[in-house]
Amino acid sequence: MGTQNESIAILGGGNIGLSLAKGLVKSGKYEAGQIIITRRNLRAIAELAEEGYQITDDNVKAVRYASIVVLAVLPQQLNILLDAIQEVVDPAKHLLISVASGVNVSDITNRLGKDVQVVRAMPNTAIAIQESMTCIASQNASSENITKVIELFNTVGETVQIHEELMTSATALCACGIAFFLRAIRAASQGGIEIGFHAAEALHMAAQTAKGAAELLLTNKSHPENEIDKVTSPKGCTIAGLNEMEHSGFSSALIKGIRQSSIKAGNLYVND
Ligand SMILES: NC(=O)C1=CN([C@@H]2O[C@H](COP(=O)(O)OP(=O)(O)OC[C@H]3O[C@@H](n4cnc5c(N)ncnc54)[C@H](O)[C@@H]3O)[C@@H](O)[C@H]2O)C=CC1
Ligand SMILES: O=C(O)[C@@H]1CCC=N1
Repeated sequence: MGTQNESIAILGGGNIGLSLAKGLVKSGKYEAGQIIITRRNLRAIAELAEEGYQITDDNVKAVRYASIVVLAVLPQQLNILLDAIQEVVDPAKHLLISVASGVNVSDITNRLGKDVQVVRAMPNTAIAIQESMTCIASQNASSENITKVIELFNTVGETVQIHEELMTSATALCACGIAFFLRAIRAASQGGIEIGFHAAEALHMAAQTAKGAAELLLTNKSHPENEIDKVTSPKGCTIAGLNEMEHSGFSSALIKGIRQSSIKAGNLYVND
């Protein structure tokens, strides 16, 4: 693929930055040596150097080295980072990828004062095992560069291209969403413990069951209710359990949580 020989700088080696780096290398399409990761506290990522990644606390050096620059700091840390790299960002050389929630392409180009191409990407932490659902959007990037970013994130999961105004919604549904499903699995395992299983086996059974449910939808391209109809025997125990959950607000809680996350995602960045 086209990006294979390109160098990538990941500015902000935290949860998502490191997950991205590891996923790219695990995919076999990139070598650790092609990736330079920055973090203010270098000791926190020292072990990555032993795995062959380049590490530094110098964002300017990392930007100079790479052609693809991933902005992976918190929204509230972004302006300081952009100010630090402003001089060395070169629109003729660099393609910026921002994973920062709630930060528009125009926020970044305005802060830099440069018409550099920016593609926003909203992955989730399953990127570390190449199972991310990543949403991609841009206002100013060429279709060639958008394709380049889609190909990059296709190595670590699935991608969909969306309009930029839907990025906060994508954040809630997919990036935050992984936490929502994990909490649902944890709750299921707690129920499993109460009805007789040891904690570890209950968690394994719940996780594999959740994986099966997701795979049914993805493989059959079916609607959840179609699959649910196959489980709920008349007067059976599944419908009894499901209805009990709905009486307690199961669907409503998820819908309200996703809506709340989406509102919050839109308010994370303050352009001071
Ligand atoms: N955690 C997740 O699942 C997802 C996070 N995001 C977005 O990714 C971004 C990062 O989020 P997380 O990884 O969760 O946060 P994090 O706090 O784990 O990572 C941010 C890292 O950047 C480092 N950092 C801050 N300023 C820096 C600077 N000037 N130079 C170098 N390193 C610096 C911090 O020390 C930290 O290690 C956020 O904007 C978030 O909205 C997007 C999708 C999913
Ligand atoms: O919780 C957050 O703000 C970040 C963005 C999406 C996932 N984690």
